[in-house]
Amino acid sequence: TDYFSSISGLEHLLNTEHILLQDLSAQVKASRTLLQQLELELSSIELEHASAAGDTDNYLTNPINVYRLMKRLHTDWFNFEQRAHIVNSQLRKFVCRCCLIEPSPYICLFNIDFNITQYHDLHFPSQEDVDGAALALVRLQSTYKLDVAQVAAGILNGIKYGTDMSWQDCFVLGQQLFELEDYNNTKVWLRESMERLQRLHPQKQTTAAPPPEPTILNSMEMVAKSLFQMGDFDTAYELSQRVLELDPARKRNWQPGSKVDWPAAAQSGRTETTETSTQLWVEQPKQPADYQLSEEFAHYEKVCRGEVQPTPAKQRQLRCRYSRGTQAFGLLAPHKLEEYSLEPLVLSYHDMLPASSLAQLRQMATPHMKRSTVNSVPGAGQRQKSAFRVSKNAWLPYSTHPLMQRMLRDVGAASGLDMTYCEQLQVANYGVGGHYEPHWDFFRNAQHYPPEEGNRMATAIFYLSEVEQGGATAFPFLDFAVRPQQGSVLFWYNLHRSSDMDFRTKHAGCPVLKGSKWIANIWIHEATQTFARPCDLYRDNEISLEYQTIK
Ligand SMILES: O=C(O)CCC(=O)C(=O)O
Ligand SMILES: [Fe+2]
Repeated sequence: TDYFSSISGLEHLLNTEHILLQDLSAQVKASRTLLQQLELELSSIELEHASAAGDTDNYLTNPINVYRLMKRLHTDWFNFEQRAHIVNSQLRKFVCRCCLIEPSPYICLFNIDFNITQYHDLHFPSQEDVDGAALALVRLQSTYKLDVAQVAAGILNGIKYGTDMSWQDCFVLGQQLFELEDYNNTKVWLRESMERLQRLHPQKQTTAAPPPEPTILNSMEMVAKSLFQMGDFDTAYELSQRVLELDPARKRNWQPGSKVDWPAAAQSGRTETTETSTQLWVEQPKQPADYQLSEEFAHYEKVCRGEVQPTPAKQRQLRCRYSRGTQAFGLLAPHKLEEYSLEPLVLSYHDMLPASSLAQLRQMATPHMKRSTVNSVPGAGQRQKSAFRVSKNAWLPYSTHPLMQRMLRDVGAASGLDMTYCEQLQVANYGVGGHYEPHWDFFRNAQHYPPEEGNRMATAIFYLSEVEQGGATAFPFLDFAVRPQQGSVLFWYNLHRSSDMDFRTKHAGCPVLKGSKWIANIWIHEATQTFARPCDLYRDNEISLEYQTIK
């Protein structure tokens, strides 16, 4: 049929144009809204990225920034990409329709997908990374008793380090903690997210800020339902109210009579246990490991916060002095020694390495760093990653560099110990939130060390960096924590003179609140110390047995 020969057929053409116009203008409008939203979000990330690029070291040593960077690259970026694809395909639909009618020899621009895999050397954080960053943030929150509103505002212990977290950041963190079964922290972060949202949209549907994206509303609904099922009606109710304020049409998702009858149920009989909710109560929140709930752990956290000190009588006995050590070299260059405890002996030698050597050591270790491990089951001999110890480390043989030989020699000269049987130098780096929970350095199982070398008699920790906040080495049974001072060496005996384990030496690396902590450990074994630290004639270990509380 032709259209030019009569008027009647032309009406069909007009009608076709009408439908196409409607269709395309709807697509363009939808795409424009999406693009505007994307543009807005991208420009805020651009701002953040520019501030990070201006001072990378400072940016990456802030736990809030680290969490947000992980979230952006893990969660947000793929969300952006998906939305960019939607815009892309909406427009392509139109162009390709033309191509279908009349195949065109031109390459359609919209056919080129945005595909990140075309770039090389891109690194993306895994789910484990994002979870690790979230757990680090809540670890810091609980160890240093940080106020959530302050953390969300980028403030750590009164110092404002960075930009605020958005309500979505707080929400995603809350959602993540829910999935990690940390329900107490879920609650505080969801509440913070709602407060921030409230500030952004003070009343129902104010137009000041763009409405949230449907995917985040879906997540909010999902979390609200799960919270309801877990019995946290207050948070669930508040969250659902926020969803309804933002998008009243979602009321349809909450019709009475559905499997979980709410929010009516939440409003009226909050303590009522209907048949459905009783069934849903089966899933009990997991409790954190017993040790984290113990009094000992609470005390350790206090020591990390600097809230406890040794008794004045003990403090009066402590000295800062010059020590000549045991070798002639000490006469010319005595060591600056600071005592923290006499029984058991814990002390620092200051200024043992210049800043240039510290940087050199960090650099040498960096390519070899791997996630630190701990013994999975005592005695099993297997090692695995653990939330108990979050850091990376590298083992370096002393023969690698004269600098390491010098470290070995200097610790020997200062302490008077024989350095024949030392483990390789262990360089470790803790990122923000990184820590090492209270532990002993000696092996309790004799199978873990070669009999001819003996147990770990002494520990020497070189501090290879300062830490802006947190990251002290804490001795919870001795009531003090040592702040890392670069170039200093912290030294103590892990064993009594009788070779028995000294349980008072339990110690920990407190979580790093702001900064990056680098240390190098030398563990000195007991076999060749006969003359350097002779045994006592009697066993002197009874005094420390009572500290062997946690097996
Ligand atoms: O990081 C610290 O301060 C302590 C490290 C430690 O105890 C260890 O590596 O065994
Ligand atoms: Fe240790």
